[in-house]
Amino acid sequence: MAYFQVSASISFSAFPASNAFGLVRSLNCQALSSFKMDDFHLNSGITFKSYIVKELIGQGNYGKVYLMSKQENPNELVALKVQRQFRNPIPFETEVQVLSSLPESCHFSTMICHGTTANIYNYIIMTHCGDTLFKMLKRTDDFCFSLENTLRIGCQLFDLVRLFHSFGWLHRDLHWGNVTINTDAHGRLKMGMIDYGLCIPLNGPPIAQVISRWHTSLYVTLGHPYTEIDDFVSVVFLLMRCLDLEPFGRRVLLIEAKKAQFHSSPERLLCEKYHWIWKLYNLVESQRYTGIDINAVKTYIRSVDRNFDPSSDISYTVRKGLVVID
Ligand SMILES: Nc1ncnc2c1ncn2[C@@H]1O[C@H](COP(=O)(O)OP(=O)(O)OP(=O)(O)O)[C@@H](O)[C@H]1O
Repeated sequence: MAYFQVSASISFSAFPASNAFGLVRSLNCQALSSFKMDDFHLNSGITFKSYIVKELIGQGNYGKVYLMSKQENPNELVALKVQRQFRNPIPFETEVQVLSSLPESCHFSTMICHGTTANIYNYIIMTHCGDTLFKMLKRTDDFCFSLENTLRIGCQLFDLVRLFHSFGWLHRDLHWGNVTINTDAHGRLKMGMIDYGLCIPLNGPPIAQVISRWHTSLYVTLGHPYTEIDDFVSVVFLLMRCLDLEPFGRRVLLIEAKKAQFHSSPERLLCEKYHWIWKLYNLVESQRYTGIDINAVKTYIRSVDRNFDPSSDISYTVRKGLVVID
């Protein structure tokens, strides 16, 4: 237990070269490298920084994420992200900076506190932003949402990404584990986004870094500098996931070729009833050099099914205490 006592918390600002991480880097690297994330474990029920640990909700090379609740209010949830100091510190520093810059809302995680624990782990405690899109899809019977809800999610996501950009950041990693569904003060489902470690400033120097995953645009996959349009293209690809469509397949080597094929035509990749997604993609891509026109995008989304208003609330049922989107 004493092992997980929080050491004196440190403060630092992201990006400058000489920060707290710089000091840590100069420590005995040999000793630090022998610690692995597997060594870090918090049992549910224990107290960490006056929060009660509930469960592990995310784990990977990056570190671990735990769900915790406030001691005095078990319904108030927070997320604890822990990472070894010895790994590349930039995503952690970036996440601290972005979390600290965002206003409190159901759409974004915001900073509660950050520091070091057990001398070699950096941690951030941030507001919890709901369940991920992936988790929500897994709760459905057929791993997809209705067309209506997909269009509602689309409308919300275009607004959300534009809002995020207005705070001066490009996200660069909008996949279904980083887009969340949260509940607002009136009990309505609202889209959110988390994981700001790959963010870059919206108006910073162009950064061309090849990122080739299913949610990245063809342009980024080909190594072009990341722009606001690339976050919006990820939104279009996320809408495909909401309908259980995977037109680019899973084979990493083929994804680029399939995206190039999709870029020019939806034929053989999407059946006709889903051609609206390709048209939406085309509309977004046509704005690559002019800047996004959200109204035009939302007008198009509205035209896909004129029988309902996609700005209406996402519909859901509650099963065994869990929200399940229709
Ligand atoms: N603020 C939060 N609110 C709700 N869930 C969260 C939050 N932060 C993290 N999570 C959960 O933990 C998981 C991993 O967190 P996060 O995406 O930040 O880590 P990551 O390394 O940066 O992951 P990846 O590389 O897979 O994008 C998320 O998919 C989500 O389930």
